[in-house]
This record gives sequence, C-alpha cells and structure tokens, in this order.
Amino acid sequence: MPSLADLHALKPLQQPTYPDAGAVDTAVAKLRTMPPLVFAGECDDLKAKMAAVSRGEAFLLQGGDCAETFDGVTADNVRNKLRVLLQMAVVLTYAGSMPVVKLGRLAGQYAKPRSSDMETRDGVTLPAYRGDAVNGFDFTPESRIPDPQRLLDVYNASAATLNLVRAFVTGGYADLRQVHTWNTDFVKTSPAGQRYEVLAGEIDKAMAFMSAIGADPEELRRVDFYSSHEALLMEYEHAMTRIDSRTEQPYNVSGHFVWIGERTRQLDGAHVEYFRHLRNPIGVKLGPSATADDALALAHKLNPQNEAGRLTFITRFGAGKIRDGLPGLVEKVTAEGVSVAWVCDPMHGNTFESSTGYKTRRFDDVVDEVQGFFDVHRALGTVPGGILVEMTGDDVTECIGGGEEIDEEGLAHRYESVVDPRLNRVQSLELAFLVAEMLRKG
Ligand SMILES: O=C[C@H](O)[C@H](O)COP(=O)(O)O
Ligand SMILES: C=C(OP(=O)(O)O)C(=O)O
Repeated sequence: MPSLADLHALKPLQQPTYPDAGAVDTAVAKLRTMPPLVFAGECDDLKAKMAAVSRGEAFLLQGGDCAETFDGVTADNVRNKLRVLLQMAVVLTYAGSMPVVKLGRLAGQYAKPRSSDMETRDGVTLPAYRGDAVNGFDFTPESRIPDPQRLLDVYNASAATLNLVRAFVTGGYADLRQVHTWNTDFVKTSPAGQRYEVLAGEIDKAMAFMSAIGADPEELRRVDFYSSHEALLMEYEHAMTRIDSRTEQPYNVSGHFVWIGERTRQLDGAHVEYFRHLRNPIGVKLGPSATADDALALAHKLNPQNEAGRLTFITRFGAGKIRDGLPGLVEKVTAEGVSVAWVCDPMHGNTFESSTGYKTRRFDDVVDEVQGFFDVHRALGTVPGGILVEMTGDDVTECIGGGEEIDEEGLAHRYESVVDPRLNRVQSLELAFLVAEMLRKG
C-alpha cells in the first residue's frame, strides 16, 4: 500500500484544502488508532456475492442518500431507509424471482465531489459544500472552511449507523415475518404500497406452508446487509486501511464496498493507485465519456488477476445516452474475457435544474435508463447485475413524477437533500416493482 504522501504526490482530485496541516495530521493519527468498522472476512463474503451478481445468479440492490449528514444519524432516519431497502429487496426477490444482494449507500457516504470549487449566492462566493466530511452546509464563511475534525465525526457517525443497521438486520427487524410491518404510514395507501401488501400476503402464505412442513430456515429471520460509499477523501480512506491479520492484505475497513467516482477515475490518478492495492470488492463509475479502452485499462489495473466479484462497473450514462453508449463498452470488455459485474446508476446522468430552481430528476428518466440497461445487456447476452439508487426512507419531494405525480412546483414541498435529489419511499418501491418486471422478463 502506498503511503499517504505517495498518494498526495499523485495530486488526487476533489480534495479539500485544509487551512491547518497540523490539525489534519492529528485527525489522521487518531483515525489510525480506531477499530475497524467492518471486517475483512465480511468484505470477502460480499466479494463472493458480487461474483454471483456478475454471473447473473443474484441481483445487486445498492441504495441510500446522495450525501449522508451528521444530523441524519437518528434511529428513525436509519430505520426508515433500511425499511424501504428491505421492501425493495423483497419485491425484487419475490416478484423478480432473484436472490438480492443488499448494499446500503450508508455509514460512510459523507464526502462529495463537486463540479465547482466555489458556490455563489446573491453575489456572495464561498467554498462549495463538499459533504459533512469536509465542511458545513450553512452558507457562511466559517461553516464552509474545511475542518479535519470532521473526519473523526465521519468515523463516529458511520459507527453509530452501522451499529444500528446490524442490530436491525440481525435482531428481528429484517425477519421475513415482519414483511407487513415494513409497509406503514403514507406508503401503505399508495398504489405501490397496496401492490406490496398483496405480495406480502403471498409471502405470508408461503411461510405458513413452510412452517406447516417443519421448515424454518435461518435465512427467513435475518439478512446479510453491507455498507458502501465513494472512497473520495485520501486522508480518511488511507487512515481506515488496515492489513488483514489472516491474509496480510490491505482492506479498507470503513465500508464493505467502496467505489471510485466518475470525476476521480483517471488511470494514473491517486484514487486508482490507492484502490488497486485494496482487497475489498470495489466499483468504478463510468459515464458517457468513458471509452471501452478506458474500461479495459481500468479493469487490467484494478483487477489484474481477473478475480470474479472484485470489480463492478457502475454505469451512469443518462436515459438519452445509455442505449448508444453502453453496448460498445460491454461488448469489448466481454470480448476480452474481463470478469466484471455491471450495475446501473440511473441517477447521475439524469440530473437537471427545474424551472423552480431545484436540482432534480424525472422518475421516468430513471426508469428509462434502467430499461435501457436491461435492453442492452439482453441484446448482447450479458448480465444486467443491479442498480445503484439515491433514495430515502422519507416522504421527500426531490424527484419529479412517479405515482404521486410530483411536479416542478411540488418540489418545494419537502426538498431536503443537501446535494442531489433522491427518490422518496413510494418512488423507490414503484421502481422496485418495475425493475422486478424487467428481471422476470429475462
Ligand atoms: O452526487 C454527485 C455529485 O457530487 C454531484 O452530482 C455534483 O453536483 P454539482 O454539479 O452540484 O457539484
Ligand atoms: C458522485 C456520484 O456519482 P458520479 O461519480 O457518478 O458522478 C455519486 O454517486 O455520489
């Protein structure tokens, strides 16, 4: 593993400029003493599951906030997010007849790459908000100064989130017998919620039958749930990289799965250099500018042994570009015998500003990009492995459309995201039903 100084020599992009280098060193030194948040063995288990995804034997559901916030670490917030992910997973498993790998975009998703270093409001220009890991969202000079103490806050917030998630998924909340109780409040009355209720009733019957014949598998009572985030900040990610005592190999122990963003995937860049040493399952975002040769070079550098489950390409072309852009990548990567899981991020290529001034996405574009992703893979005989969605467990109004028909005016009602717009709970469930149909047709 290269040293932090070696990585800085490669001039990593999208890093904060801290005013006090001594304070950064102190925070990093403290982080290096903190216990791991995940175990290397768990990362290996996820890698084996991602290998199944790459072969079409399981489907990946990866979801969570665009940017977690420290204020968002509450029991209600974490439970609500988990609940909708469990509902989506049940829909995909049952209606799509496919085992689902559950990967939260949580417990570490606190740093954001930005298009611009600065933000201007009413003639005042300040550093852009780069996630709670870096600076504050409040638009004041003090709040926008990068503060390395926040790296320790990320660790603590991630630990609290993961602790709660682990308690929920192993302590009975994820028990399939709870399938009805996940469908509560505003969701229950929506058409997607009613459709879910019918599906939950069918699952009940199937479980009653299993119980009658004396079958009570452990799988019904708990789920395997993993964490993921974009490993963007060199200080944090390097400090949370440890040598596994079993294998003597480096693992990032701040999340099971980490990915490289679209803006930091340069072949000779610091992020690729850092990632190539890790033994976690990893992802790379590929947007419309990525060529098939870029993808191949990344695969060779990041996964030279061509290990199954190690590398995931998360494509984010946009609904209008995926049908033209994706086939070339998939064809060449497949022809070279590269082992990779293909996952669709239908969010980041579909962002625009509404006439009312909100960063938003159309639900129909999200669905169309996933459909395009399935169409391309089905036409080529390759595997559409999963989806990565920005979603929340709450009734927010950040994306346009869906069964609730949120319009541009309606965005103002409850827009809470600090960076990009998320699907709300009903839209997430609607998407799960539509993707389940795409899965079943295959
Ligand atoms: O979540 C992704 C990026 O951080 C985000 O889309 C960048 O947004 P910006 O263009 O507003 O900086
Ligand atoms: C920044 C993100 O996406 P991308 O790198 O694809 O723009 C993200 O997923 O948060």
